[in-house]
Amino acid sequence: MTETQIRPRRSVLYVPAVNDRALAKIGQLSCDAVVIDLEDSVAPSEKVAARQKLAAIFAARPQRTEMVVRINALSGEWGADDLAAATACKPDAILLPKVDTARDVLEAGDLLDEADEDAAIALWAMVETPRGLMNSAAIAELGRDPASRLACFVAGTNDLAKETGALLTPDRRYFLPWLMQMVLAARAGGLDLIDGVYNDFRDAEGFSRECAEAANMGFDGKTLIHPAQIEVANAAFSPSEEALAEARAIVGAFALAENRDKGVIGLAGRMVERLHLAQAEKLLAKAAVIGA
Ligand SMILES: CC(C)(COP(=O)(O)OP(=O)(O)OC[C@H]1O[C@@H](n2cnc3c(N)ncnc32)[C@H](O)[C@@H]1OP(=O)(O)O)[C@@H](O)C(=O)NCCC(=O)NCCSC(=O)C[C@H](O)C(=O)O
Ligand SMILES: [Mg+2]
Repeated sequence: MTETQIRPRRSVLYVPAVNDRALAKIGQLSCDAVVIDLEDSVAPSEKVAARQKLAAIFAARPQRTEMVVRINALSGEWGADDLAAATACKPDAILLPKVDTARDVLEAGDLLDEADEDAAIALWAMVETPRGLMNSAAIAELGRDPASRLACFVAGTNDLAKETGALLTPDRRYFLPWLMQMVLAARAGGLDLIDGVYNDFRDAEGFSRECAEAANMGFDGKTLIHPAQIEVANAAFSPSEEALAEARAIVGAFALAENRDKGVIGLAGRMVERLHLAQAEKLLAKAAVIGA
């Protein structure tokens, strides 16, 4: 993967479209992406007003932050109007909530194709319903066809807890198999994958632990609800100094004349193959983008 194809999504902050004080902060925040939320953080009585605010929000959008709009479900009374209003603002992506099947994504794509002919707007899908999780492999498969626009999965652990009855404990023990299922499906479809939110935003220690766990599980980043969570997420999903040093050593070792034609070498007592070289190069490219 080249540096131009890498888009860091370590910290993805939800901002309710109706919270003016929070919206005013977006430009000063160091999160990689912002999701302007029209869905669960907006009360039914405010849905129309929230949608009407999108144009002003995007008129003041910060250039370096990826800007996403989470619309209401297309099957409900607000979804289609949300999609039209969001499309007019030309966000980087539209986040679809409560995706149950691949058809849900295809329908959104069909609507987008009419208004966004150059396909500049990507689709992100929340995995947060039992059906969505069961169908996650088929949904992710769409990512292999660029025409589908699907670029990213976002875990919705609160809705999954609500829909399944499984308890969202601090160690997420009942959710770990489902989260790993999402990792597998997303990677099979070539999608990015963002972990769910950590509700207890004053618990910095617990949040830090959960970020480290998600990074180890293979997630690209975490969805956030509060600015205090941004720096922790950025650090947790950035390559560590140790990992960078190892990656440089692998690249350096394969660049040596005696190793140039080898498939496997020994390095500091460990077997290193060309697949590790590819991993190392990807990590260094990601670090370069983050550094920039
Ligand atoms: C959770 C909150 C309601 C807490 O808000 P508040 O009590 O105002 O917090 P603070 O006083 O600590 O705030 C300090 C300042 O930071 C600003 N702030 C707070 N949150 C945000 C934010 N998200 N983005 C930008 N700025 C923010 C406050 O305005 C304060 O500044 P000032 O006003 O100048 O003093 C609140 O944090 C919040 O609403 N968070 C987002 C909630 C949300 O979007 N929920 C929906 C997404 S999560 C979800 O749906 C999960 C998923 O679907 C699933 O199923 O799991
Ligand atoms: Mg949800």
